[in-house]
Amino acid sequence: MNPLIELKNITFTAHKKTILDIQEFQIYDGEFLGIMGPNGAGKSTLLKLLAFLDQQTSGDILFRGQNIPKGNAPLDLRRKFSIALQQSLLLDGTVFHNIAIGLTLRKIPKSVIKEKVAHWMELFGISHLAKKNALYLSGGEAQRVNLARAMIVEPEILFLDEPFSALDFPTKIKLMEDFKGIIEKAQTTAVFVSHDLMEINYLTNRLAIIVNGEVKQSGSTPRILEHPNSSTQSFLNEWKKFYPLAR
Ligand SMILES: Nc1ncnc2c1ncn2[C@@H]1O[C@H](COP(=O)(O)OP(=O)(O)OP(=O)(O)O)[C@@H](O)[C@H]1O
Repeated sequence: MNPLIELKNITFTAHKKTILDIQEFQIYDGEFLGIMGPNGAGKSTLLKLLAFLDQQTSGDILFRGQNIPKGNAPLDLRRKFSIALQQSLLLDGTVFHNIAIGLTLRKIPKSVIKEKVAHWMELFGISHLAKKNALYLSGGEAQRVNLARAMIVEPEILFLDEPFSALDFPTKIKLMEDFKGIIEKAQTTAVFVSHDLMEINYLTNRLAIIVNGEVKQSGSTPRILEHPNSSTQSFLNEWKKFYPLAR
């Protein structure tokens, strides 16, 4: 299988401290990749490098086999990506306007935008909110708008940095269920940073565990959770004490 994104000998250094040091890492078409690890391990930094939102100190990042010059990812490449963060960062305007924004920026005709926004609002169960100001939504509603806004541009990769972590349990479960169905149908490649083993176990099919800026283990999610290696077991076993590994 050819990788969509490939990292080769990547380091990221800040204030003389090495935050990431990754010799080889790949993201494959159609996978739902989880990135997990302790606080400060470098997960969000890795996500930012993969999405070309920040630049590596050294090493190469390839997109579909093509080396992307450091700090120079072209706009048409960055537009293949979407990102959804824990804070939904919605704009002061209607839900419709917020979801439409990526298409508006791409100068898509208004009639098409209307149709697509209606479609994605329906998928995320938020059609009734179309005219509501996005700043006055509940956390769960805001995250649905955030994810619909990210998905409407039909990204080649969707990057997710803890989008569910601030939600109460029932809201989280319902959104994750809906989201899983949506993303599986769309067959979008996703990279998902999370602290939460339940979220990772439910959503992802491959998992990378980062500790101290290094990928200490990667592979199929169930396999890693069942067989942590000597570098990841102390982190994963703490989680497993509290979370039964049933899908
Ligand atoms: N630009 C930067 N300048 C200085 N330090 C940075 C920079 N970016 C990240 N760091 C540091 O690098 C380390 C890794 O940060 P990062 O946010 O990637 O970790 P994380 O695994 O996502 O953490 P958390 O689980 O707490 O969100 C932290 O110690 C952070 O303070």
